[in-house]
Amino acid sequence: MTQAEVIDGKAVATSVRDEIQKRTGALFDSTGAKPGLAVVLVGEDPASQVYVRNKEKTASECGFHSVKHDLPADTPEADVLTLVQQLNEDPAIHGILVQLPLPSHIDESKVLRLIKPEKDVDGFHPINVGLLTTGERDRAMVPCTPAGCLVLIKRALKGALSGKTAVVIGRSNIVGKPMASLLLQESCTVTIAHSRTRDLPSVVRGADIVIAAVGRPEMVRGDWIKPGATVIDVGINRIPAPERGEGKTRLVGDVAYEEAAKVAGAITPVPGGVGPMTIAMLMANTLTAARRQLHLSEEEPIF
Ligand SMILES: Nc1nc(=O)c2c([nH]1)NC[C@@H]1CN(c3ccc(C(=O)N[C@@H](CCC(=O)O)C(=O)O)cc3)C=[N+]21
Repeated sequence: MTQAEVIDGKAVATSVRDEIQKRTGALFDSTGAKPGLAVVLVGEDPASQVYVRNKEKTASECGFHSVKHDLPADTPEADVLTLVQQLNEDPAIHGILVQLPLPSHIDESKVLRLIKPEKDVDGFHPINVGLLTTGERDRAMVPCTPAGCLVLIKRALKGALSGKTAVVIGRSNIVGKPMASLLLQESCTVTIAHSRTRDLPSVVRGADIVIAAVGRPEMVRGDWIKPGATVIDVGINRIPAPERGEGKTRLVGDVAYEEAAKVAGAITPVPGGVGPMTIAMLMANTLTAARRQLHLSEEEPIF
């Protein structure tokens, strides 16, 4: 029985981070400027707090100026909008990330549309979505999770994406849709599948590249995978793990890993796959945003 190559997202993320740290040092030496990242968290969701802490930690490791705004869950929408306006006007801040999901009394799209597109390091502003879909990636901010997935796919396939069939499972604005745009740009033949897709297993069986981003634990089974396919698991699901003791949990992806690893050519683990790459790409976007706002030349893409 063959076993898939494990795509080590954590290791790739570390090398991306090292390169960003180097470039940030050079930027500071020549201009005295540091990329500035502001993260806004509304409410006390424990998972969000973990991610946000991780982003802050990585930002300081990269040598960035990093600020965090923790707001209570019942903060009025108007106050969040005012904070975003202030960050838009703050010359020390080059990237603004408003952690999603927001509490239900806040209109998410209203907040995201207020962020200046050049400071929108999440790539969620309609301007950036438009630039990505028209193929103007060099002027856009590309959403971090799909950008990180693309880096991992290119590594696994040694750049040979053109003409390959790709199935993206999930149609969110955060992952599914931008992932499909990026793969189309790389000349893949792209299918976007979702909860209404008929006979999903047979759709997935046709794919050279599978991106699972649905948020359903271990939904994609081993016998759905075409032998040798590249499997990218975006899901991060915390499920009960009674075998580890009462009340314990563990993280699983949207792919049944053990089964799929027996069939795939390459596969990302959870944790240690896409998650660390998301954070690394956020740092890359923040550095890019800072350079653009300082009217400096565009650097070579890191990967
Ligand atoms: N505006 C906004 N932008 C985001 O990019 C955004 C967001 N909101 N809301 C929540 C999701 C989720 N997300 C993750 C980032 C890193 C890991 C990560 O590093 N995960 C580790 C494990 C972490 C753990 O142990 O829980 C791993 O997969 O190895 C996970 C999830 C960013 N998100």
